Amino acid sequence: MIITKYPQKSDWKNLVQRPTLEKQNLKSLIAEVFDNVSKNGDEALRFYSKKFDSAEIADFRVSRNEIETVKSLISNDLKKAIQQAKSNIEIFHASQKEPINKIETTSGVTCWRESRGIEKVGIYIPSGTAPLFSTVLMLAIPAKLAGCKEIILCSPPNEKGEINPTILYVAELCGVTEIFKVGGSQAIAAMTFGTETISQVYKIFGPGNQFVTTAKEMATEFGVAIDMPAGPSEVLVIADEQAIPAFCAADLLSQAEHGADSQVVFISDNQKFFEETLNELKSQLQNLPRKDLAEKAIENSQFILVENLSEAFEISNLYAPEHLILAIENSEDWTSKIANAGSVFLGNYSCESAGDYASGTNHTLPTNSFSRSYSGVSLDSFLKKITFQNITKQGIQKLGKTIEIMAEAEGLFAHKNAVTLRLNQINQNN
Ligand SMILES: NC(=O)c1ccc[n+]([C@@H]2O[C@H](COP(=O)([O-])OP(=O)(O)OC[C@H]3O[C@@H](n4cnc5c(N)ncnc54)[C@H](O)[C@@H]3O)[C@@H](O)[C@H]2O)c1
Ligand SMILES: N[C@H](CO)Cc1c[nH]c[nH+]1
Ligand SMILES: [Zn+2]
Repeated sequence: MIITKYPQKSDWKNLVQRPTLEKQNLKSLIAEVFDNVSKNGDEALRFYSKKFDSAEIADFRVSRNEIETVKSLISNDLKKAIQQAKSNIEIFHASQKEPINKIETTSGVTCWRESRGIEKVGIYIPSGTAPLFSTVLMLAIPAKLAGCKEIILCSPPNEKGEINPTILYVAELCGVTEIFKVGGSQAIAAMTFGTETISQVYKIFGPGNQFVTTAKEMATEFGVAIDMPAGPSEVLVIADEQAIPAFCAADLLSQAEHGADSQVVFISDNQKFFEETLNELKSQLQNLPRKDLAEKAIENSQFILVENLSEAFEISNLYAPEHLILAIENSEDWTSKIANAGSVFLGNYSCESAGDYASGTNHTLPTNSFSRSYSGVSLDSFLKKITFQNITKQGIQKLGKTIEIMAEAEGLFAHKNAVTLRLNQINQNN
């Protein structure tokens, strides 16, 4: 737990560092996995599944029979909860559909965009320390709404070579087309190159640990797109004296429990409230089943007392958190101060877990300061926007001269000719 009281502005940059693994070692390990999978396909996947997941896998593909069997293993309460979350996520993501908007930029020149679902997508579902079946909802629902034809899912197997049953249940519920028992960087390599069993995809989605995130970054070097770097979870809480220490402590721990390399940041402008929250956090931590992981994450986490809320927002923007909680009075009035954040939770009752599971927003979000430049997953992430134009005879007459002048100025006479020939033909026929 790193506690800093009233830091100088010059020290702020030291407060916003993440506890990441040494990038060069990570990259060389992943480069080896990519090389092996690209050359040896399924055989390499078998080698890494044994090495990293202690799993012997004969067939990576989950069979229809395995999918049918899990239905009876899920309780009715869990099925109902999943149904409510699914409905909210569908409503929110369906609302992101854009109507086709035809715009006449010059009379006779009409431009518009149409969306097309990316045909083949791969979704990665983390399952190293916890089976994140909620991530299936977050990725498969927008993929389906976007009209993606092939949605393949990869998730790590346990030592018996099985995928968590709830992951399988949700995948089937949301229309995933194929499911494979493979995790970590080897899964990302498989979706990048394709193997005998696993199809190559056009874009890879999903969160994961630092191995998975580095592998996704490497996939882009081989022409496969990714959603964004969505690595170890983070939350930054800004709280004033009207916040509730127990709530803030619980929110901080909710992200700390994801993994030892998660990080949480707590910023307050009120000394008494600050101390109360630290005490509350220490006491709640003792009762968590994942205490060991959360404790390690808290060791690398920042607790900062500031002079005022304006400073809190400046530090938050510098940090660029995945999740930002504003436990402050009239929180909605402060949103214009936010420059960088993946997803924001306003007031004392918008707990971050709501966004993780069921409110409707997407939980696949940029970490490690990437919220400076990336958005979280949305319907758009699964779409390409194709532009169209329809230019009439009248339109090219109005625009032609401009194109000719610009093409000539760039020295591109074939471009100019494409207009001139048309203008000449129109003039001859008039
Ligand atoms: N940013 C987001 O949107 C978001 C959302 C959900 C979860 N997360 C994060 O996802 C992560 C999930 O991590 P996880 O580990 O539980 O599951 P995971 O599925 O991401 O990773 C598990 C896999 O990592 C590989 N692995 C483990 N140790 C390795 C090693 N030493 N060398 C090479 N490969 C190794 C194994 O193949 C294993 O199958 C957490 O950090 C969590 O915070 C982020
Ligand atoms: N908080 C994670 C995103 O960083 C998402 C998640 C899934 N399940 C629980 N939490
Ligand atoms: Zn979470």
